[in-house]
Amino acid sequence: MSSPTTLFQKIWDRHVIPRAESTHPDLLYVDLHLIHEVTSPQAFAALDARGLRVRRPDRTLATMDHSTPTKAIDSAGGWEHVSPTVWHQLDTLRRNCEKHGIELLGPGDSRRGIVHVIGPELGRTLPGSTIVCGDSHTSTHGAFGALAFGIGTTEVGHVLATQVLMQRRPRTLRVRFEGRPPADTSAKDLALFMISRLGVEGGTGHVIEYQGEAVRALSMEGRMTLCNMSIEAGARAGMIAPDETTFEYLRGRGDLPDGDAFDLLCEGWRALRSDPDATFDREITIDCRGLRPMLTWGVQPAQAVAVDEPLPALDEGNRAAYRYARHDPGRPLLGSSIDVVFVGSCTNGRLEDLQAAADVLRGRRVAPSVRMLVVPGSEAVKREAEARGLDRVFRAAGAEWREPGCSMCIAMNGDLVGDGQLAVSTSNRNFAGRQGPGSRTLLASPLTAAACAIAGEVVDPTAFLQPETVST
Ligand SMILES: CC(C)[C@H](C(=O)O)[C@@H](O)C(=O)O
Ligand code: SF4
Repeated sequence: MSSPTTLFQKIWDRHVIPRAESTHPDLLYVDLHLIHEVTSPQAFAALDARGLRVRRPDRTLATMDHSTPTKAIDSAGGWEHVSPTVWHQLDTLRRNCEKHGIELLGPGDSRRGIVHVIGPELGRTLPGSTIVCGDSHTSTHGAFGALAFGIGTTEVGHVLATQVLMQRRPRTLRVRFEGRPPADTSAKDLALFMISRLGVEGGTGHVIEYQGEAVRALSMEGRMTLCNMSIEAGARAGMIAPDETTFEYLRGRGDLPDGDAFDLLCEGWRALRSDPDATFDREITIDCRGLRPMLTWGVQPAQAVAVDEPLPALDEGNRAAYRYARHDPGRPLLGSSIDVVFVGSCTNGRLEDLQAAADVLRGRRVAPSVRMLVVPGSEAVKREAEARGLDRVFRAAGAEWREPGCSMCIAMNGDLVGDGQLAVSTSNRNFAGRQGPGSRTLLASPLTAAACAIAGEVVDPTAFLQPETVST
């Protein structure tokens, strides 16, 4: 009998290209290569310089997301009003895709969106596959039981030219989330709590597999949020074994077959799980029963506390973070007044996230001192949210409802938090100046973000849950 293997090993072994000499690193076949406007231009230029063609345009999919404006597109259906630099970046991607026959979801395309939101939506992110992108949050796709990770621009060039990638085999880390988390918490809180325990380098060199009752209970949206944040613990990737929740999400999407043919696919996907006796290089278990809504206070995602928990005492390790973040050591964040609330990004810009924020905002108003921006992760999310009337809830509450894109998560598209302002943001990074020069960020869940928007300060969102949102 063959020895027990982890989900990661199964996928890795199926994608390693056999070679006569067994010198490492391995050569890994890439099933899907996602590209966007920021990290692809130099890679295409390298191809051009050597007169190479893209090896598998049919396994490459491009979108525009990072630098695209989120104000309504102009009457011509384009983005002609963007700055010359942004226009050049977008136009370069358009020309590269045209030249190499790569499908591009550009301005006006009803399937466009943030690269990590569209892959799953279009049924391109599949269990058991290998997915890469010149973007660190590619780990998001691991929610489907795919091995998905970010690569550098040089590697983007390698994959474009060869469809394979040289990779050292990472180690494995199992994170078990035991018990059911409370109704005022979500996948974002699980992720922030885990990172606060692991540290921003705790997962370095590892692929995390998430297991446990709380993970099985998550929707695909929640699983994507959790896998998305894996990289913020330093991990190479995060993954979750596919199950009926995964299959139901995928049914009917994109070019996937239906009926018996789809069931047959699912049968194969059911084998994608770690064997019960498989060993991981490391393991941790997190009890979710006492989980509280989490917020970051510093300049790393690991600097996170429960909403009512006192911040850590000042020490050498956090002095720089305190100098930038300007919070009081030893006191909770509760009551800190905020200026901006951002709901969106590849972490929390999907329908379930917007629904959670809307459920809190329905019939209420955003505090007059707060600017709130709600940005759907894709055109599809925008359509579905509007079909549910969520845009009207946001607008009635005084929030801005925008076009899809990375928006305030990265502040390279015109949406930014002002100098010195404090934002509660559903994105994934809180580095100094991440959301704009001098901006300060508190990362949180959509529920917490919406509650803070109403209060104009950091609040415990529990009191803001409307009756219909309390799950039993
Ligand atoms: C632009 C890209 C290289 C970057 C990443 O890789 O993560 C961005 O998406 C981010 O979130 O900072
Ligand atoms: S939403 Fe933010 S984290 Fe996600 S891909 Fe865009 S910039 Fe990166």
